[in-house]
Amino acid sequence: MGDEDWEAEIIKPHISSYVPVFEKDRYSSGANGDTFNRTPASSSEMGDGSSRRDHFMRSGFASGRSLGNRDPGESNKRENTSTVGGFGVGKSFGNRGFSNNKFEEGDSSGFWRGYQDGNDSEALGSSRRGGRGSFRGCRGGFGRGSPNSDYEQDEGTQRSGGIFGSRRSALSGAGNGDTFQSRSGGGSGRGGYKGLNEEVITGSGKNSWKSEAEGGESGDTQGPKVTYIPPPPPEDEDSIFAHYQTGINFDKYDTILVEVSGHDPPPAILTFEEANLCQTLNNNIAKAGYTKLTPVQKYSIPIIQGGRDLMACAQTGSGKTAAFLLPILAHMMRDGITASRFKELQEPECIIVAPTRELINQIYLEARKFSFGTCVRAVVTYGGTQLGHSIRQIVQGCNILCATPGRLMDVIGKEKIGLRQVKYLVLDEADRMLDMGFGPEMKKLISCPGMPSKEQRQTLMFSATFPEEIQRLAGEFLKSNYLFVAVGQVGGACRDVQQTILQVGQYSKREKLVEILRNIGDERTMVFVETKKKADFIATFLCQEKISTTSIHGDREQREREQALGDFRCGKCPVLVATSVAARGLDIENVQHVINFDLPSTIDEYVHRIGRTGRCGNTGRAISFFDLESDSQLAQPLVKVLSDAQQDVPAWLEEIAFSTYGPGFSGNARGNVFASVDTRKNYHGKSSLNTAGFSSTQAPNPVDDESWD
Ligand SMILES: Nc1ncnc2c1ncn2[C@@H]1O[C@H](COP(=O)(O)OP(=O)(O)OP(=O)(O)O)[C@@H](O)[C@H]1O
Repeated sequence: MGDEDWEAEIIKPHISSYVPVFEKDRYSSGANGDTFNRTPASSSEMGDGSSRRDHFMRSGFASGRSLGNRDPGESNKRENTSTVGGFGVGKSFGNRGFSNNKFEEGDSSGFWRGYQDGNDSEALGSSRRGGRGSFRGCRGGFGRGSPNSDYEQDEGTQRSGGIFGSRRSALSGAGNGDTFQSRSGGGSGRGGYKGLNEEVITGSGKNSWKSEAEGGESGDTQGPKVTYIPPPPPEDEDSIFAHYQTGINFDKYDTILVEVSGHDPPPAILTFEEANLCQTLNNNIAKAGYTKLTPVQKYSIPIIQGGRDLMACAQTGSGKTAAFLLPILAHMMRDGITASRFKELQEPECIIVAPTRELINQIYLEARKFSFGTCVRAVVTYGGTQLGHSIRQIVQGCNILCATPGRLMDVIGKEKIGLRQVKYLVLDEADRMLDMGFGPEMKKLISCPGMPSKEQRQTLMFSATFPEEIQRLAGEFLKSNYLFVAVGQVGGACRDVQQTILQVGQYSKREKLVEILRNIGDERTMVFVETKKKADFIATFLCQEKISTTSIHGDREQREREQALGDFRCGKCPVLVATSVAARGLDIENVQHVINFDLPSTIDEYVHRIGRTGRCGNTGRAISFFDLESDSQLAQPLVKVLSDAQQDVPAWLEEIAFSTYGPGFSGNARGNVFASVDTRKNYHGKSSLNTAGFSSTQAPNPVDDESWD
């Protein structure tokens, strides 16, 4: 197959209407079938659906030779002959890559090689459209608003009004085509705004995951109607407070060194009682199974309660969400904040942003849990869902708005959200929110009319990784005397994850993966790959190997993504193949293994990915395939992450690390190193202490802060 053929394939819209072998057809009987207008007769849906299926059949399973040799009319023929949701059923591909439910290695390797030959770029930007992706789609609420709302219509047709009418053009740059960088591209293509109601995307070399973050609409005029309304989350108390157990290493958190820098930090607290929270909140905390604070909570809660801005860095799975939610809610409850229904303009006291739909929804569920039984109301909104639905939720009362950036700007633009009352602005995964993908959107947010200045609001940033340059950018958002809390090594991996790096070449990866998964059995495993296309390919391959698998990535429909995560969570599909869209923040019980089928381009990304296991004191395992041909640039930071986390470092990896860059290499490529401390070098005072918590050293006068800005 020539590259051109492959390219011709790859730019086709919609590649991933993929339902694994062991899943039922969900299109016809989705949980939310009554609200999801997947009308087969609709030209956009039908056309899209058929081309996706066609495309998938061509690209995912066909031999290299056959790719790209179809005439466009074939998609219709195939639509007529293949059942919706039939992907992964071997028979569907009998005359392509599959025969009688078997994967034809010979043919597929042709494809595989073509795929690997520099053509696995996700250069799909221009052809993407909306309506994709969300986890569970759980929405809370006090019921639905009027179904006759103006906002029932396609989000794509609602763009003209509002104060951000020109947002897209301002941000779209050269369009989306340059935002999906090939793994081998190594470019620094700056992304544009991805499209309607979606987060900003960008690409930087192999770091094409940025485009994955939302998988969304392709523009005002191109995208089909976004009608998806996710089912509301369960309202019963047991479901709201469902949680998993802390692990055997939970108490070891106390031994981690914590460094607080900045002027005059308040002392850490040691217990929930010391936080002096109101009774309802304490009850909710108890019902959530929390009995003991994690280190990031011990330090962050009093800092936030003290009205200080905060940048907090703590390892994956160590309770950062509650670290910001609890003090914010405590404050709101103490002030007697009450949601006010049916106000056309809602003015939340707190805005929380996160980079992916799944993550923001998870944060919302946590906020709903901790505010249970109070008058404080949290609402979530994110792209790929019907804007009208979001607005109906918002107008019923909104004290805490959890949103992805693109959708947040939309609801502000629609003048449904006013910013004047904002006391708290929280950036979860803050390094991601400030990088060149989301940074412009965040800057817009803080300059929106009505948004209190940084002096007037409290800005809180949390992540497990904080590259130095991002810390510097953060200064624009934070008061100069913000505090920096570092729990353990900034950007370090969670020590409860046992990390293994295996040298595996491209062409041996699938075999190795199957071998590992067969040994693992039914234990929940996330398999990370670099591209959306490969996610589908590997997921289907595993299904053919009778390993029950599903997949999540930015090109899957939102309904499909929800279904995939649901099936993974409940164990129905114990293997989830994912792109980096699932790398950050997701807190899924019992994920015992993470496999990096492809290593990511940055070490930060690696840290987040493996952090999907080993959470909250539980142990986990991460196995990464290191391909000498493509992963050498990661050798040195990997060695550092492994040794910092007290993991075995393979001799061969050490050798590569030092032969590639030499011992003096300090790694100044973006993401290849992580900051070890607060980058405000002017601080002389710092504290290093363990989380049993004793007072920290005084920092110098905050005036010193100005000099690093
Ligand atoms: N004090 C606590 N006691 C018991 N469980 C806790 C406590 N704090 C948090 N948890 C639980 O630990 C899990 C991980 O928390 P959370 O998702 O907030 O981690 P995180 O630090 O934000 O991780 P990531 O960096 O991956 O986003 C969640 O299931 C949460 O409910």
